[in-house]
Amino acid sequence: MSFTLEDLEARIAVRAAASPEESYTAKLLARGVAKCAQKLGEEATEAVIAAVTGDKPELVKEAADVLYHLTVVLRAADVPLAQVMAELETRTAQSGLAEKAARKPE
Ligand SMILES: N=c1c2ncn([C@@H]3O[C@H](COP(=O)(O)OP(=O)(O)OP(=O)(O)O)[C@@H](O)[C@H]3O)c2ncn1[C@@H]1O[C@H](COP(=O)(O)O)[C@@H](O)[C@H]1O
Repeated sequence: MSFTLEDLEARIAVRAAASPEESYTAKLLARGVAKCAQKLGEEATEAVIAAVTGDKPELVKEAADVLYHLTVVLRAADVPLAQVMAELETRTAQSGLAEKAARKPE
């Protein structure tokens, strides 16, 4: 399996140009960033429930929904996925605990 988040971003960009009658992505984007964000929140909650209940097959599906809807939100907000990946890359220089301490000094 070689499908990547970059592939998903590219597919969403293509489908964004389709008509809302034939594309769920285009229909969602036409409703604006707030609606896209609401859907992301719903799918995130469903992923949390699947994780907490230990339902692995359901978690796989809900995690896919989360990644899809997050990528749609990034497009609606005009934030390239590359910026998110670059932010993650900067964090590889230190541990998460060190990053948290630097962000929230107590
Ligand atoms: N990965 C996904 C994907 N994951 C989830 N979904 C859709 O997300 C929707 C969530 O359904 P809900 O009932 O929760 O939401 P809703 O119909 O918006 O209802 P409301 O909450 O708005 O009332 C479903 O209709 C799913 O089909 C997705 N739709 C599209 N993709 C990808 O996007 C590509 C392009 O899709 P189209 O834009 O439809 O061509 C597809 O080939 C996929 O690769």
